[in-house]
Amino acid sequence: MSQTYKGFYFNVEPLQPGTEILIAELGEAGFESFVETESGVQAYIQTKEYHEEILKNIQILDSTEFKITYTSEDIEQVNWNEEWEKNFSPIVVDELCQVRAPFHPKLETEFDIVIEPKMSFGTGHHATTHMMIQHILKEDWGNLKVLDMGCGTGVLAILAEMKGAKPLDAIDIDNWCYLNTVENIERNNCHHITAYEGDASLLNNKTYDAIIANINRNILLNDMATYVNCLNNGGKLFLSGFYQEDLPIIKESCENLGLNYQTHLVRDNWVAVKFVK
Ligand SMILES: C[S@@+](CC[C@H](N)C(=O)[O-])C[C@H]1O[C@@H](n2cnc3c(N)ncnc32)[C@H](O)[C@@H]1O
Repeated sequence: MSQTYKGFYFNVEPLQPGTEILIAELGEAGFESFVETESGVQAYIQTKEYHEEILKNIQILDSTEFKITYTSEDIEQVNWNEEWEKNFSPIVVDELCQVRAPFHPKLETEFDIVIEPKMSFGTGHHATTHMMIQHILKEDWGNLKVLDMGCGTGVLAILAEMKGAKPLDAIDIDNWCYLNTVENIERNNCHHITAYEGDASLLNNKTYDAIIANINRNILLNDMATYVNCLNNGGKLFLSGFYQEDLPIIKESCENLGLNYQTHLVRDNWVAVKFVK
């Protein structure tokens, strides 16, 4: 990567949901890479995308609910691998599935997923990814046709394929995530996943036996009818990316579309829920 960047180092109090909101707003404004830290987040934007006004439109910076301070610097070249080596430790979910970077030694687990995350979401560290991995580990995936919507690094589709699902589509709206998923599919010797860059508008005429979508409350609510429309009768829908207080509205939306609630997991106030059509 040879572009020059501006790096912003934000301190956020209270850390959550402040950091979450800040990342969402910065992402909308054109910041493309984020590294969460103990005190907030480091956010990077290409110098050519940056202009003086950009932070004036970030509403959370003016909010009285949060105290956010920052410093910034120009960066000639960001070595993402070095950033990740500093910030990414391998994780093991339920002693069954490890998610690690290529530079981590392999541990003994049934499923071994190697992810070069670069700046895509999906290393297993986030509570939502962790819980979606837990759901996938518990299910039977033999020959199920699967959609991983908002695939990030592709980690969930990769695990579903390892558990026997095929064929699989992995879709992400973000170009970086799409490219990263393509790389990770190959890195994990997956042969049944096709990655696409895009959103729910790609789903016309598609059908699936299971859909996995770890995105966020608003996008899930907005695209729910499209997801449900693609789901075969008896099909499974796994959703995450929202907080416990949003579970009722997600449930209502799914039940109105004819789905039956099955079960949900909670971690750090995040939820991952399963429905069946
Ligand atoms: C919370 S991350 C989840 C990544 C990965 N599936 C995981 O579980 O770790 C959400 C992903 O959804 C993508 N996304 C956001 N809006 C989307 C949309 N409307 N359609 C498809 N993907 C979207 C983001 O780019 C991001 O990679």
